[in-house]
Amino acid sequence: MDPIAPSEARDRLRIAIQKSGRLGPPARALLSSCGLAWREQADRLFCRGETLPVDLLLVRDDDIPGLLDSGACDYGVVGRNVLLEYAGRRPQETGSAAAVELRGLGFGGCRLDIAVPEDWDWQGPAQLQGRRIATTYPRLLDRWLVAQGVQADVVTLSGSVEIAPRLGQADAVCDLVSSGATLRANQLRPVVTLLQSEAVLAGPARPFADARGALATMLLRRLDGVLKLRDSRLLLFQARRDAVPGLMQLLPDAEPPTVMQVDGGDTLALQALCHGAMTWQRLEQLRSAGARGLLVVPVERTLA
Ligand SMILES: Nc1ncnc2c1ncn2[C@@H]1O[C@H](COP(=O)(O)OP(=O)(O)OP(=O)(O)O)[C@@H](O)[C@H]1O
Ligand SMILES: O=P(O)(O)OC[C@H]1O[C@H](OP(=O)(O)OP(=O)(O)O)[C@H](O)[C@@H]1O
Ligand SMILES: [Mg+2]
Repeated sequence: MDPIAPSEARDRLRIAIQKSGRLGPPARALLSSCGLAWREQADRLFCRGETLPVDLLLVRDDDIPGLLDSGACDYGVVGRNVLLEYAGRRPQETGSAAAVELRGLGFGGCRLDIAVPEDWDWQGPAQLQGRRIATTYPRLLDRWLVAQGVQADVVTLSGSVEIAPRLGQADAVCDLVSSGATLRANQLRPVVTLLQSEAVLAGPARPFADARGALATMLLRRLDGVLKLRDSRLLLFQARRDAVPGLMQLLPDAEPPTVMQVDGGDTLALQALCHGAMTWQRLEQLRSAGARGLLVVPVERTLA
């Protein structure tokens, strides 16, 4: 069996992702698109990297910051909400290598909101003075209450927070919101956003001193390439020379284009890598401004 206990110097990287739940599948897909693959072992919580010495640890998301802190893993994919809640621990509770957010990953988007019963006439944070607020994020809530100068009772629950007011356990809640459906189903209304969250890559602020250093640099470079290209498309079109400045104004998210002359005449062929979504509406605008033969081509990989 592979040893998975942390050791001093290591030549393999270890990345923790959520075993199941929302963030597990997209985290795995993202890492796969960086060229990582693992030996799959049903029901095992440790997958050994096959293409590169980068292993996966499959865990509960709440455990990821602690695993990073203790050095049991090197990187983790976790919600910003979970990472910051952990970071709010008292200094003496944390280890020496507290992880920081290295990259926002663009999935798992949600907000941490205060929500109050729909029939409250919300006047502002002072209304929470002396009230009970149920949450899974007591440290983030505490920090916000202190900043607002409001004293309230924080009731910590590990889940199903939205039901607390109906059960008489709390007056308001502080919980994650995405579509808002759970709040509505419990006759609650969001009134303040404490945090905009998404899945992040968390890891050490300082580079690794051992063989993991080069590996980590390569992994981050690949990840940046994948993240940069996520919404990117190569746009090909032709246009008359005098229309090109106007067309480029419609493409503020484009890299400087490659421009070729067609048949030695006044028509140019352009290709530009665009980083924003290339919607039908944008294509219609470009056409109206003189672009012809518009072609949107997916791009797979880039390396800085
Ligand atoms: N409704 C939502 N929409 C989008 N993202 C969400 C939503 N709820 C939570 N998230 C994000 O996904 C993360 C994981 O949520 P999930 O519900 O899978 O966690 P969990 O139930 O705590 O799982 P685990 O079993 O690993 O402890 C959250 O910490 C948050 O960052
Ligand atoms: O705004 P919405 O789209 O309704 O999403 C918000 C809900 O999603 C999450 O719960 P989840 O469904 O993961 O249940 P859990 O907290 O029991 O894991 C979160 O804790 C909220 O309850
Ligand atoms: Mg969890």
